[in-house]
Amino acid sequence: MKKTIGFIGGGNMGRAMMAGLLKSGQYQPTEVYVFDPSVKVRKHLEDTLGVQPTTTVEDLVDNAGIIVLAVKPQVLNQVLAKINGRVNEQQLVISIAAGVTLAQLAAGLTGRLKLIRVMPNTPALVGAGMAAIATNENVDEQEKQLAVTLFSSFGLAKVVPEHLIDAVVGVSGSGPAYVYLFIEALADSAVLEGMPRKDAYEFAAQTVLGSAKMVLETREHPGNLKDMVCSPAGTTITGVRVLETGGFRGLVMDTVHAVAEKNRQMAE
Ligand SMILES: NC(=O)C1=CN([C@@H]2O[C@H](COP(=O)(O)OP(=O)(O)OC[C@H]3O[C@@H](n4cnc5c(N)ncnc54)[C@H](OP(=O)(O)O)[C@@H]3O)[C@@H](O)[C@H]2O)C=CC1
Ligand SMILES: O=C(O)[C@@H]1CCC=N1
Repeated sequence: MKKTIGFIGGGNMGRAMMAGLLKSGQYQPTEVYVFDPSVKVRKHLEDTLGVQPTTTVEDLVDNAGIIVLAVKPQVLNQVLAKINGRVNEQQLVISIAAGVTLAQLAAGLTGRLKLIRVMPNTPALVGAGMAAIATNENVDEQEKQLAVTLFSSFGLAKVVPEHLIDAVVGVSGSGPAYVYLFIEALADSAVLEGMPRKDAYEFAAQTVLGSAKMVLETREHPGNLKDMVCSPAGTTITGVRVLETGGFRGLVMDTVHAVAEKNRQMAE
């Protein structure tokens, strides 16, 4: 397989993955192709990342060893119809579309193609992404590892059975949006207490970053880490009570369930 990668769709996620990949040094800009219908988007990606824009999707397919479908689920069928018959059985086809199953990808493309379904997230842009990977039966162990290496270059990546992708969308695919809401709310609260806004975002974001690092690096149960912050009759437990009274944890669980359910519905 050629050591080149092509992105069909240069939007939020396509850009985040390209930037992450280049930052990791795993790919050089000359090895990364992008097709997006917007000339402006292509030019911007060429100017800012140095990647190679193609003027047609066909050109991209002919140049790339790995093809990443980074378009909205609503336009994916249109793209599959365009590339069908052109993709060969040596290339890897990776779709990141929410709610599109491996079976649906296979139905849109002829041949015993190597199909991979990935659910990444936008923190890939800063090398801190989380991606889940599921493959079809034509992808061998080495190719699976190649996908893991690729997505690990801008964060963590794990192979999962395909049915878990719904949970993954709920937790890490869509998750950054909930975390940004939380950071915004924390910062607004600090502003309400008199802190200058630009400092408030720093205090809030660094707290989320540090807390997440504690979970990942200490491997302690999050409940234990929470207990370490809560002094008896102290400030934190006073705040925890407010969150619990408001149903914070139940709300988060309902949120993730709604997103997973939406992902399942999109696949129907
Ligand atoms: N955003 C996220 O956090 C995540 C998104 N995803 C998945 O990634 C995919 C892309 O999402 P996102 O990057 O947010 O979406 P964007 O709309 O930001 O990016 C999609 C890009 O594809 C372009 N496009 C439209 N039609 C075509 C076409 N026929 N060929 C090539 N490119 C085309 C769009 O152009 P135009 O705008 O002009 O239509 C746009 O630039 C989705 O399937 C989504 O489910 C997965 C995980 C996380
Ligand atoms: O909102 C969406 O549908 C996409 C998939 C996961 C994150 N963004």
